[in-house]
Amino acid sequence: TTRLSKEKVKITKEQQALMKVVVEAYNRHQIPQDVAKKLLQEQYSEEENFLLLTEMATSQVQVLVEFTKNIPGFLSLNHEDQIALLKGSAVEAMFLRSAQVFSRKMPNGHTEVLEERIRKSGISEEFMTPMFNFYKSIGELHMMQEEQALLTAIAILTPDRPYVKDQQAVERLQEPMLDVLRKLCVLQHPQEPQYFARLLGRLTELRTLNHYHAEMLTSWRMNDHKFTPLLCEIWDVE
Ligand SMILES: C[C@]12CC[C@H]3[C@@H](CC=C4C=C(C(=O)O)CC[C@@]43C)[C@@H]1CC[C@@H]2C(=O)c1ccc(O)cc1
Repeated sequence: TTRLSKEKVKITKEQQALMKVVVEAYNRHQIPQDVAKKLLQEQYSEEENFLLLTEMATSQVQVLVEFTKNIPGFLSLNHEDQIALLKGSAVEAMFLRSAQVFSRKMPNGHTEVLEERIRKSGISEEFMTPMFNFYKSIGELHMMQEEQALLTAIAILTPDRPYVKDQQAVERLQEPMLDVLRKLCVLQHPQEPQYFARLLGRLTELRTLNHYHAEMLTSWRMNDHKFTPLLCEIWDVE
């Protein structure tokens, strides 16, 4: 018989407070409704789809910056390191976000329209498959919003991003997030002791998407697609 680990797991007061700040920040920053509404209105050319996704990506980067500024301790990091963390995690945060959007059935069929537009926006098949596989693997976890918010903060606070100077300082911020996420998983999924490990496994899968994403940007550029200044800055294109 499997012995259920009756490990006494308790989330402390300060861990509750940390989680509250991160979850509120995560929920507060959403892309503006008018952008989401365009998804349903604009016509379906490849060009139009790319422009819509570019607008959504640009808006999502702004949302990401606001969310990150609310992560306790982030603003006290070395400024260059703050930029290095944002640039290093932008793609992952976006794919986590879009995975959550796809796994939560969005109101009035946005999800289908969004998927349709992504599939017809000039992204090559070889990237489409891993992207939608990732969406499926996140969807199967049925993550709670607390887990989504913490996992996004943990991805942003990855110490070994390129050009991060003070990795220890980033580790000191990431560890408490990992601790509270681990406890949350034990408390919310007592029947699934491996749930926390599965969540972290998604972060590893996310990293592989970084590589595909760079290819995606290159192929768009080859077909003379234009990005916004903010996207050029965060992804060092053009
Ligand atoms: C990541 C992405 C841009 C951002 C989109 C995501 C699909 C769904 C989303 C849902 C959002 C919400 O409902 O809050 C916010 C925007 C995001 C997260 C797109 C899939 C591919 C695209 C992309 O990589 C891309 C990159 C550069 C571009 O110029 C255009 C697209």
